[in-house]
Amino acid sequence: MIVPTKVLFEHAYGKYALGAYNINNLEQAMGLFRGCIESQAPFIIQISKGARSYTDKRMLEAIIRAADEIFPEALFAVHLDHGDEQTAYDCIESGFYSSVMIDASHHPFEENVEITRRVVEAAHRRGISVEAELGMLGGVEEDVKVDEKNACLTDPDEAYEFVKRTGCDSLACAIGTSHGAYKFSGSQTIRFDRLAEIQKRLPGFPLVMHGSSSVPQEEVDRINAAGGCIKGSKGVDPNQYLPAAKLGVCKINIDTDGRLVWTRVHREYFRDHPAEFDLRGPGKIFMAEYAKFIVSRNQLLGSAGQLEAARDHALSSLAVVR
Ligand SMILES: O=C(CO)COP(=O)(O)O
Ligand SMILES: O=C[C@H](O)COP(=O)(O)O
Ligand SMILES: [Zn+2]
Ligand SMILES: [Zn+2]
Repeated sequence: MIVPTKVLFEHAYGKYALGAYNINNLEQAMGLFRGCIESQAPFIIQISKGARSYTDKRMLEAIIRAADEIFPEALFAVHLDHGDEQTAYDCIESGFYSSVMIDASHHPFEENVEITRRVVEAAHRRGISVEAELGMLGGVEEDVKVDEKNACLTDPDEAYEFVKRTGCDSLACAIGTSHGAYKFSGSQTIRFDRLAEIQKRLPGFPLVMHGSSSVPQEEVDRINAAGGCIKGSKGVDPNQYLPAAKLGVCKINIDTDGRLVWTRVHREYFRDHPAEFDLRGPGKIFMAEYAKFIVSRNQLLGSAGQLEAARDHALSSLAVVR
């Protein structure tokens, strides 16, 4: 059942985080649904702009609607990941999305406020919630001075002002992570000090952590042993997901790790079966391996085992709305 993102956040806040997993194709969708049912977890499906144009946005919508029928037990929200203004309006009008992200964080503060406020107005008219972003992810692995590095992190006072002025429903904060497989160097890690300050300014307000893949070393080693070349990569310690959730992070975005599972499965499969050319062979292994990965992540996020309680909460809050 597709539910509003807001009701999932209400249930999770301060206790656990929802895994927000990106999908591009049906194999990822099958692995994701299987893993979430097996671990009895509510979840969020994310669709990026790139995923919408990889085949056709209608193809992904049809895959998700079919998965909803195949897995009637599933409880999830559908979310636009890193939207621009036009894509956000398109998703809001479609009636399919539970929530959209407007990522105007690369604009100056005042412009970010204006753009986000316009999207919030359009979304709220249709009962859809909005994730916005403040601060700048990425760059932490580059050789920048401490001061410059700090300047990229979300400022807690600005976060407070931004949320009040835009009316957004959740906020993606820059707390040291970045997208992709190369997040940290040396002893760098999530900036829990900054996260705690943001939560103090915005108590009870849902925060979002992007760039949360853990880039498992074992996965990287297997890819490299099967002909890949992913060197010096480093991700987030997945044992830090739950401590982040306790500080108000309701949604933890994981995409890169799923791509690594796909790469490992396919590289190993074709290395070990050089005469094969049937896509269903590695496809089946990928779906099973991705489901296993999803189970492990939901356990670390604390969302595993929350399905029935989250469903009860969703049904009672939807009944109130009606
Ligand atoms: O933030 C993300 C999607 O919005 C994904 O982050 P990763 O690159 O760490 O998987
Ligand atoms: O944050 C980015 C996500 O990992 C989505 O990536 P993408 O834009 O390549 O689909
Ligand atoms: Zn951004
Ligand atoms: Zn992101």
